[in-house]
Amino acid sequence: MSDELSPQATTFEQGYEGALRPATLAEFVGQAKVRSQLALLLNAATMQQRTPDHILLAGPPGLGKTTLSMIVATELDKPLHQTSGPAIQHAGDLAAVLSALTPGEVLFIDEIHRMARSAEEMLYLAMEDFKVDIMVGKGAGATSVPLELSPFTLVGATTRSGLLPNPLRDRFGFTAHLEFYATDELVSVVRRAAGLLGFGLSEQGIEEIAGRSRGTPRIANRLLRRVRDFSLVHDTPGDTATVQAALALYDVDEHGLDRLDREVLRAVVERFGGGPVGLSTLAVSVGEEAETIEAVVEPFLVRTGLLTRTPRGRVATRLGWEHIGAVPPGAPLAPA
Ligand SMILES: Nc1ncnc2c1ncn2[C@@H]1O[C@H](COP(=O)(O)OP(=O)(O)OP(=O)(O)O)[C@@H](O)[C@H]1O
Repeated sequence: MSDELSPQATTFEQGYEGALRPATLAEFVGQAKVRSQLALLLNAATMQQRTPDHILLAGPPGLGKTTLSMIVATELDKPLHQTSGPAIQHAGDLAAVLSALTPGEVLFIDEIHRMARSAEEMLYLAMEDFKVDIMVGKGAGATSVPLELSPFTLVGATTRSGLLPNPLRDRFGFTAHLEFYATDELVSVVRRAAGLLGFGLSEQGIEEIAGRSRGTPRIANRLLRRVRDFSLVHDTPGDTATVQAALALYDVDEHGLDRLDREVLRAVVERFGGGPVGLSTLAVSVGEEAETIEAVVEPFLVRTGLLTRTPRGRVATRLGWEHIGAVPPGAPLAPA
């Protein structure tokens, strides 16, 4: 998968993504249902002067989970403490974070499904009763000392909600499932970001980027920056021609497919007669890890209707054949 189209943030991006993040629910584009549900939850809590229910944000990377956690803190006018599942390897790591929270603080745990089991159990009690039991001493003399915590709101984010144990999932009062964005929503994301970057981009140029962003704001913002750089270096206007030239340079086609996506589709059509073909055979034929194909390439090809998964293997759809310029079986031949 090319870096341009990966939904994960690069280390560089983690540092500066903040500049393009919407700060309030009103500025947050798309996810209309989640926005209204969250607004209701936060307003009700504010009116009753209590902390809102704990919030679980589930969905693929790059759709705005971190952004929403920041918005929750802003809307509640409370500080935000950010950490992540992999950073909590022992119950003690979590106890240190929880005991330092101030009243009403929002605690964001990204990739919450990757937290240590021992910490998970501590979190159950903390979420329910704002208490933890700290173990003091070792061996036969060890005793547990209860510690009262300030009331807080946990915002957990996960790309794999199926991996969360039920007792943890049940302790979130509200779960939001973030969906991939429609192209018109991404148009608003790109328009807003271009404005913030001070880059004059035509409406068609904006639509062209949105259509190639795989339903993901992080990818939309990244492609926008590539186009902005191209326009700057080549001194070209922010129009469709510049978008097309810039994204051709990065092998991103008009549907947001990159070189590997197209290679996979081409292999199914040209080497396996359109399928069905098994995952491992397909992986060997394009020289890529089966996991990468399954986790990154395939979901997008299936979502865009270019490929289907059947019990006997992967099959290219009619659209898939046409996308790489091949004639699907049974299609009338073009007149000579
Ligand atoms: N609804 C939105 N409107 C405008 N920009 C958005 C929106 N959602 C996300 N973004 C932008 O996309 C980028 C990625 O968002 P964010 O970091 O919140 O994603 P994430 O779901 O937390 O990803 P990950 O799971 O990888 O941490 C940010 O730069 C953010 O500004």
